[in-house]
Order: sequence, then structure tokens, then C-alpha cells
Amino acid sequence: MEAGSMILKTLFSIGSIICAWVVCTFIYRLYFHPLSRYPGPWMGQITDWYAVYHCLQDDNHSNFARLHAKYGKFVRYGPNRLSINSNQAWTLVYGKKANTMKSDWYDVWAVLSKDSPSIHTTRDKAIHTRKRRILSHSFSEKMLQTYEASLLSLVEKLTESIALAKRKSGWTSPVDMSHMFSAFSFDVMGEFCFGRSFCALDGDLEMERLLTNMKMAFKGMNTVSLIASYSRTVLNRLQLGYMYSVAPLFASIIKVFPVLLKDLRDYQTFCGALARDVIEKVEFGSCKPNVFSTLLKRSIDGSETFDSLEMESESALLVTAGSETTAVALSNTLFHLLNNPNEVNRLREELDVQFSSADEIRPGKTLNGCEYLSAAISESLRLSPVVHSMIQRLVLPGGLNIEGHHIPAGVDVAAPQSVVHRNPEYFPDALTFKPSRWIKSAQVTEESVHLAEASTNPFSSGAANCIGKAWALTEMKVAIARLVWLFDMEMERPKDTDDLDTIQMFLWRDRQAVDRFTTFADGPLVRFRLRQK
Ligand code: HEM
Repeated sequence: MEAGSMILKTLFSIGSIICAWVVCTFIYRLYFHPLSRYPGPWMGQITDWYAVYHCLQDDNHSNFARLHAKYGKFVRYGPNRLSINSNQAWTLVYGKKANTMKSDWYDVWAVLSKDSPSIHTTRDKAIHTRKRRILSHSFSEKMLQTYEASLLSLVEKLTESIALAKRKSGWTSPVDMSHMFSAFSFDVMGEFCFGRSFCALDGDLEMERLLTNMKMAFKGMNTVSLIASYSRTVLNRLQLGYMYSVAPLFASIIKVFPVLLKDLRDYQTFCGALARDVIEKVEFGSCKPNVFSTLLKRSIDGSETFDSLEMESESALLVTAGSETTAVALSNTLFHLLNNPNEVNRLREELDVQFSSADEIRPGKTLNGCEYLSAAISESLRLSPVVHSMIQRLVLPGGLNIEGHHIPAGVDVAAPQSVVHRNPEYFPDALTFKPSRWIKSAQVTEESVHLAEASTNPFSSGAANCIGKAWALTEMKVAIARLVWLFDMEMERPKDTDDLDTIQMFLWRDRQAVDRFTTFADGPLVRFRLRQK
């Protein structure tokens, strides 16, 4: 009896200590923490489970818009986290000289990069600089030109498969363009990285499976638990990126149960095999130039390059970083154009002046000179950035001064792209798709064009900005210009959206999107017919 009451007493004491510790932590976080003066949802002020909850909801993109509308420029959304709605963040948080580094959040992603962190998951600045130096050789202007022939043949395949689709009275049945662009950009990355298409546009089932797995991998990088294929429980969407203290636990679980990451490992094995195939072809001198052949040739010349583990890790990263992002950007651009048919006409007028056949639309000076095309893409990336919400950075010793505030070292800061990109301080009629805002004219001053440029950051900035930006823009320009040149297009309106005006339609689609670091939206569903001149 006495032993029983002793145990009860001990449990009670332990419980009381834990409760007191939790209460003290919450009181400290609410009233005494260096960030306690910043407004934000009370749940977020006391625990990171607030951020985890919104990751589980896939609604970070819309939640940050709500939070900033309610609380203003600075929002404390986690005990040690600030979201900042300011264009100054592009230089002060992400820029080359920013007093920040990639946050611990990237450590969780590194769990997925098997034995060697990729350029994206590397946090150490010196190691990152070395990786970036090596990889930049495969992204030089000269190298990009050598990949162009493969890009053109895949764009032709894309437009041919649309032209050959079943039709009624000249119009095809609705084509899901997010699916089509996924297959297209996946194939482009196959050519770009390994010198061979993945044949996803041909409907290869094995490739479809890998593409689906890769999308899971993408989700998993933010959702970390790629456990998805194994246990379809809440765990498969658990966002440990915001709870990095449990990352080592997660890593140990994976070691004991490797089956949990089967989808990702399948995908990495696939990329590893492709990388080895390139190694053989380079040895026999039978390889089209691609990212990996360029890196291998450097090792043959005795120049600085990656070891084989790094090559596999970079190959897996590049295909994911380069394919779904571009696919999402392409489907968003097509959506905005078809949601604003006058803009399609304006773009067509420009293309008709520059090109007399679709075949003439290819990378180069003339295409780059199409300012309305560039403007339409910039405007789409503004309104619907591919990485909508948080690219997290850790403030280093010395702190960060921004918008008259001093943020102490150790705080995780981020500027959600879609919030800054839709800030009316920087963009009049912020929710309207207006490519003309990017072009100086009688109505648009040079200052407002500069302000627009300084207030958008779809490819991020600084030393860890998107290394594939030039390639992504080339891919998008050719694909969009050829579609607009070749086809009349009509967007099939989703059910119950007939009464929505242009802005409401955009916001409707935005709400349907899911934010998993990359933000995915379905569709648009588009009917095509060969253009009637
Ligand atoms: C429209 C398409 C694209 C968009 C909007 C985009 C956007 C971004 C953003 C915002 C980042 C910074 C991520 C972070 O700091 O965590 C990034 C990084 C990166 N992107 Fe892209 N990207 C696109 C296409 C591509 C393509 C086509 C490639 C490769 C061919 C690529 C390769 C990379 C790599 C390797 C990084 C990591 C760079 C580093 O950490 O140094 N991206 N991208």
C-alpha cells in the first residue's frame, strides 16, 4: 500500500514538474522571449506545433497571407520564428551579404540526401560555395546552348501530342496541363542532366510511377516523412521541418526501418543508375553533353569536380529541383493567360511580328527580345510564385536590421514570396494579372518597373539562389510561345466557378493549391484547336 502511494506521489511530482516546466516555458515565450513584442497567433507564439499544423493542412501560402493581413509587416508564427512582409528581405535576409545562413530546417531535408548532402541541403557556407563553383560549369551560357536541341525536340513532342489528341468539332477534349507539363519538364531534366529523355511524355508507365514517386519526394522534403508509401497515416504528412529537434530520431527510425523511404530510395537508385550510365558513355566517348558528362570530363581533365557520391546526390536533387518547379510555373502562366484572354491576344500580336512559323520559335535573341512574353512570365511568377511561403534563414551573431527592427541572432526569419509579391505598397492592383506593369510606357513609369523588379524574388537571391533560373526561363519561353502561336485555347472552368470574375477565379485556384515548399495547383484543364488565322 505504502509502495503504491509512493509511486503515485512520485508520478504526481514528475507530472507537476513537467506541467510547471511547460507553463514556465509558455510564460517565458509569451512575455519574456526577445520576440515577445512581435504580434502573431498565440498558439504560434508558444509552440512550433502551430507551424506543423499548417503544414499538415498544406495551407501555409494562404495562412501567411491571412496572418500578415491581420498582424502587419512582422508576424511571429513560431516561438523563435518571424515572417516578414518586406521587399528589403530579398537583400537583407537572402542576399549575398546577408547576415544569415540556411536554417536548421535544411538539416531535416539532408536526412533524405542519403550519404552526401546536395547543394540545396548543405548549410555550411564554404562547402556550399565549393559545390556551387563546380556545378556552375554545367550551367554556363555556352553549356545551356548545347542543351537547346534536346529542349526543342521535347517542345515539339509536347505540341504534337496536343495536336494529335482526340477532338470534336476541331477542339480537343480538356487536357490536364499540370500533368502534361510535369511529364514535359521531367523529360527535359532527363536530357539536361543525363543526356536522355525519361519518355514520360510517351506515357511510359514506369516513368509515370517514378514521376509520382518524385512528387512524393518533393512533398516529403518539406513533409519529411516520405514514409508515405509505407504507412498512409498522419505520419506520412508530418512536417518535421519545423520540429528539427526530432530530426535525429527520424534518421534513426529510417536506419532501423529503411523500407519507410522506399519510394525515395527507388528514385535515388534510378538517378544513380542514370549517372553511372553517363560515366560509361563518357568513357566510350558516346555521350551528348549534359550536366553529368560536363562534371565527369572535368575529373578526366584533372579539374575540380564532385566525387561519385556527390554526383548521385546532385543528380537526384537536380531532377526534382528542375522539373516540378518549372512544370508548376508553366501551368500557372498558362492559367493566368487563359484567365485573361486579352493578354493572350496581346502576346500573340507580339509573337506574330517576330516569327512567321512555330519552328522559328527557339531560344535566342529574338525570343529574349519578346518583352510581352517575358512580362507575362514575370507577372505569373509574381502572382503565383512556385515557392509560395517559407525559405527559412537563421540570423547569425550580430543580428539583422530590417525595416527599423533589430532581429537578434538565432531567430529563424523568412519572407513569404506570395505575401510580398501581392503587397499593394509595391504593386498597384496587386491581385490583377497585368504583364504591362513590367514594361515602361506612357502609363508605366521607369520607377514603378524598378519597384516591381526589386519586390519580386521567385528564384530567391544571393549565393543560394536558383542555379537553374536561366534554363527555367528559356524552357518556359519556348513552351508558352509555341503553344500560343500554334493553338487556340479555352480553359475548362471547374464546377461552380462560372460566376467568378477574373480575380476571384485566380483566388479560387490559389486556395485549391497545396503548399509543400513547392506549391502545387491542379490544371488548368485546357481545350485546344489548331489556331484559326
Ligand atoms: C520556374 C522554375 C524554378 C523556380 C521558380 C525555382 C526556384 C528556386 C528557389 C526559390 C530556390 C531557392 C530555394 C532555397 O533557398 O531553399 C531554388 C534553388 C535551386 N534551384 Fe531552382 N527553381 C526553378 C527551376 C530550376 C531548374 C530548371 C533547376 C535546374 C536545372 C533548378 C535548380 C535549383 C538548384 C540546384 C537550387 C539550389 C541552389 C543552391 O542552394 O545553391 N531550379 N530554385
